[in-house]
Amino acid sequence: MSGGVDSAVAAARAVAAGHDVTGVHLALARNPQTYRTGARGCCTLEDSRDARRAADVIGIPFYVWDMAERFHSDVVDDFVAEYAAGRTPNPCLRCNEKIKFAAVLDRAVALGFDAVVTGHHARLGPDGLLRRSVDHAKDQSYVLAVLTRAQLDRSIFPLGDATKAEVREEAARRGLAVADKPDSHDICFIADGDTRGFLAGRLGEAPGDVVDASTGAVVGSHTGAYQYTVGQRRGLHLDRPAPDGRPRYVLSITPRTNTVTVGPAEALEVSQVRAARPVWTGGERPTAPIECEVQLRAHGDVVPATVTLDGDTLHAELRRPVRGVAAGQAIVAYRSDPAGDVVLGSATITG
Ligand SMILES: Nc1ncnc2c1ncn2[C@@H]1O[C@H](COP(=O)(O)OP(=O)(O)OP(=O)(O)O)[C@@H](O)[C@H]1O
Repeated sequence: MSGGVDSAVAAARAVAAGHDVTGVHLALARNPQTYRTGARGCCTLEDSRDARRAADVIGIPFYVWDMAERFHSDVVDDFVAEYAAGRTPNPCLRCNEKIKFAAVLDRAVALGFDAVVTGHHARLGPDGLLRRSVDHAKDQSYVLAVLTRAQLDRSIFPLGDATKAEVREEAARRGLAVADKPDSHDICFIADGDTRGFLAGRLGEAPGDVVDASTGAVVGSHTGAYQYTVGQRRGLHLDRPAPDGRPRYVLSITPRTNTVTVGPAEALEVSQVRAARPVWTGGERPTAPIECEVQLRAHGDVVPATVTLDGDTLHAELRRPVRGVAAGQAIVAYRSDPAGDVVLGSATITG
């Protein structure tokens, strides 16, 4: 229970479904006082208090589990290291993989519980397959697609058939004070959404060149290549306009030379994606190429593709080019039936 409305209603629904439920709030901040207040995150003392109040209203026991050290080593340090390596990680995905459905689930099972219930917007059918939420705008199947079958078998997502508006109405009906609490948007461990400032604090200044791919010329400077993401247009502060006068985008980040390479929009187009460490939950792991749909970042467009699994590598041949595919993000494959909502598997984009 994060202290937000989704997990409060998820807990209430799990009780209503007949489960024996215990509320757990994860203390993820090393020092919660330094996390922002304002009821948007998941880790302030205020959030912990909101979660406890919701558990009281629902009438379930409630505990706070301190997972701050695990969270920092597995999620926050990994986030920083990924940026330092020129990639763009998704920390929510990492948290699901390493904390919520790993460290938390392990501890829960050791204590005699059968499953972890969360307020994620996704569905798990009786067939054990992960599906998008009916509320596509709130769907979180992308950040859950890293979970293995064993993890999913011990997961319950009671909110997958509800829209966010319905969740809020239900919370109000159940007398939960968090009914109107604003959604969390940004990365929970970064105050005010200032990712650049956070990374600069962790990685320090590392000045280097910005190079134009079309001419090879140095067109600007940066104070840390980690402050850029493939596809980024804003904040490039180039010293001179491009020779063709057209806008420039970040094409690649090369930590070895500490260089950020920029170029025109069409140079961002990618038709082939390679990814590592595939996790396949949507049935048998395919031995031949399959036709499916892929999503290449959270809330990104869905593109038809041919996906091939080759040992520890996934190859995707996209039916139409996509711009701004960043290494470190997940490629998530969905079944290409009319609903297109069954997750087949995922892997981490390497190039
Ligand atoms: N600090 C936490 N302690 C316990 N569970 C958490 C915590 N943070 C997140 N979760 C669980 O993970 C789910 C998804 O987290 P996310 O940060 O996406 O929150 P959300 O969709 O805004 O949900 P909520 O409204 O419950 O905060 C939550 O619904 C909750 O079950």
